[in-house]
Amino acid sequence: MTDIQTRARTATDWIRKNCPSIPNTALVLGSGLGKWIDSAWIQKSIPYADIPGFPVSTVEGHAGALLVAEIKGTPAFVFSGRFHLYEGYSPREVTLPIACLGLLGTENLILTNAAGALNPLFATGGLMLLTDHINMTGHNPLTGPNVDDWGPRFPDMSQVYCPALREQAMQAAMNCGQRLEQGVYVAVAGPSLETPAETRMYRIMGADAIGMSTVPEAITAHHMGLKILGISCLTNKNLPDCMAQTSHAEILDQANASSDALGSLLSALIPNLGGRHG
Ligand SMILES: O=P(O)(O)O[C@H]1O[C@H](CO)[C@@H](O)[C@H]1O
Ligand SMILES: Nc1nc2[nH]cnc2c(=O)[nH]1
Repeated sequence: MTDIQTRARTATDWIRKNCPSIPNTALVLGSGLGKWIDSAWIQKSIPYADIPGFPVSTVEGHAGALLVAEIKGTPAFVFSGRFHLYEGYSPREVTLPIACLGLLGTENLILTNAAGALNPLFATGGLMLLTDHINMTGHNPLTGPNVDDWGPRFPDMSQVYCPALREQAMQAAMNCGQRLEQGVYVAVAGPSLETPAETRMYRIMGADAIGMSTVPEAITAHHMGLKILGISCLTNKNLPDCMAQTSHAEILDQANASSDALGSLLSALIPNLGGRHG
């Protein structure tokens, strides 16, 4: 067994023992995107530090706790805080919580993030459904010996973001009267933000939004057969010819301001995804 397999198994066994049930749906909250979660929905909040084998969150806006919650009556794991490559974690460590979900048998995974808008038609504060991604992190969480029990050596990537879930998300947005853009997310390693020349390049490559997360998680989840939905909250415009300065504080402020819109969408969507797993 590889070290990461051992850590994932230890964490998974601990979660099984310490959670009342294993929900069918899990949600990863991006930077500053947790405000909409009603505290009355939270049955249990488990600091990552309590879960053996788990890394700890080091970025502001990522609380670092696993919430066992019921969102409008539907059980869900909520990862309030994620891990990023720029924190110094290995690609496997960054995606360790996702590997745990695969081992637990959770079926649906919703990945959210704060991202810069590369598409000039997309407004700051808007939400974008991921149709696809470009991995520019220079890393892949599947590097190293393949864990055959988790998935194939060469996973197909022709359809990472589940069309049926995307359809349900578009329907939920329509029901809420919300605009939901659709586009390609490019992941970079960070932590420095982009120069105008880099931004121009990523746009020419076909990306609509840019951030420093989500893609390693999506690769690990897809490898293990989870159904994935990705949603970006567009916190800033990242346009080469009129690039404004931005900071993590501004990104967090905008994510906070858009959190209610994300919450309305997810509260409408999650109850339609199915209930308890076991
Ligand atoms: O992708 P999430 O975790 O939402 O965070 C985004 O916000 C941070 C930059 O402010 C980066 O980590 C970027 O990826
Ligand atoms: N790389 C990157 N990450 C972000 N996260 C939120 N906005 C941005 C951005 O403009 N660039």
